[in-house]
Amino acid sequence: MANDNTRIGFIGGGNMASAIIGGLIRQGMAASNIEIVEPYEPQRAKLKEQFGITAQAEPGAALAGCELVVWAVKPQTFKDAAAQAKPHTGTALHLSVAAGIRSDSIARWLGTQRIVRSMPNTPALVGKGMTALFARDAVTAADKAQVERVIATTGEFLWVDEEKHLDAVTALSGSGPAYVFYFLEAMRQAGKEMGLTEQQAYKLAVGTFVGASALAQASNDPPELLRERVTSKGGTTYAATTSMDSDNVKAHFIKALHAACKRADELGNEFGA
Ligand SMILES: NC(=O)c1ccc[n+]([C@@H]2O[C@H](COP(=O)([O-])OP(=O)(O)OC[C@H]3O[C@@H](n4cnc5c(N)ncnc54)[C@H](O)[C@@H]3O)[C@@H](O)[C@H]2O)c1
Ligand code: PRO
Repeated sequence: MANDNTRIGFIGGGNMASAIIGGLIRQGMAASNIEIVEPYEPQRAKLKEQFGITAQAEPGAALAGCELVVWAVKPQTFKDAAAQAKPHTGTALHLSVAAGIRSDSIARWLGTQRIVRSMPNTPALVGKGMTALFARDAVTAADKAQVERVIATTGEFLWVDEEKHLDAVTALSGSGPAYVFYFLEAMRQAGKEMGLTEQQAYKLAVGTFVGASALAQASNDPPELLRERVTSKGGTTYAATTSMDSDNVKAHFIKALHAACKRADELGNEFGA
């Protein structure tokens, strides 16, 4: 983005907006090309401290100069935020990161078809995000390229052809970091119960996720085979995975992801009207 003079507006300056703004600034985008609308004063102070950007409490003329507007508000507040900002967004291309809220709703609220929906995740904060993108028909190849330049500053991305697949993405990689943290909590607790210090257990657990993920990413082998290579006949891994299988852990985990996917659909129904 270093030589790109695109002006980007953010509606909502919380966690997800900060992750994307951090990526843009790391890649050399001038903070002066970023406009943020953030009604919560302590959050505006944080944005000032973190990025040197003075966010606006409400949408105004500054937004009108933004070619791209990123919607980073909660699904519950999107409709109200859209009503406030619409008079100021001109002919911008719109990029939403909100869970569940369908592009039909956004198009109706903003009176434009130039909408890309996305589902990022919080590792975007450290440039290791995984984002899925969906574009409405009116979005051009140049629009898509512009969105890609922004999202690429936060990590990897892929496009999905059907908007409903974003609900599955939300369940898988959008919420996914929380599942990893959940397993980290469990591994830390187990380590402590077995006599390690909390620090030792946590370091071992995090390092194991980092290493196993890197191995999976570098390998062409499926996870079943990678797991088999860890599992000695009659050994410790076998004892652990047999215990998990007898408790149906995998089935319960898969059920949890279906619950998340269903909730994404419900959010679209509840807050997209
Ligand atoms: N946090 C995640 O892991 C994650 C991952 C993917 C997508 N998302 C999506 O990103 C969106 C934002 O989530 P977040 O975690 O950054 O939430 P957040 O609460 O950190 O940020 C939302 C911000 O919007 C501000 N806001 C409220 N009303 C507003 C208005 N009318 N105009 C402008 N700003 C307003 C809030 O003050 C808040 O700072 C959500 O829709 C969520 O579904 C979040
Ligand atoms: N955080 C949002 C939620 O929990 C969306 C994906 C991750 O709803």
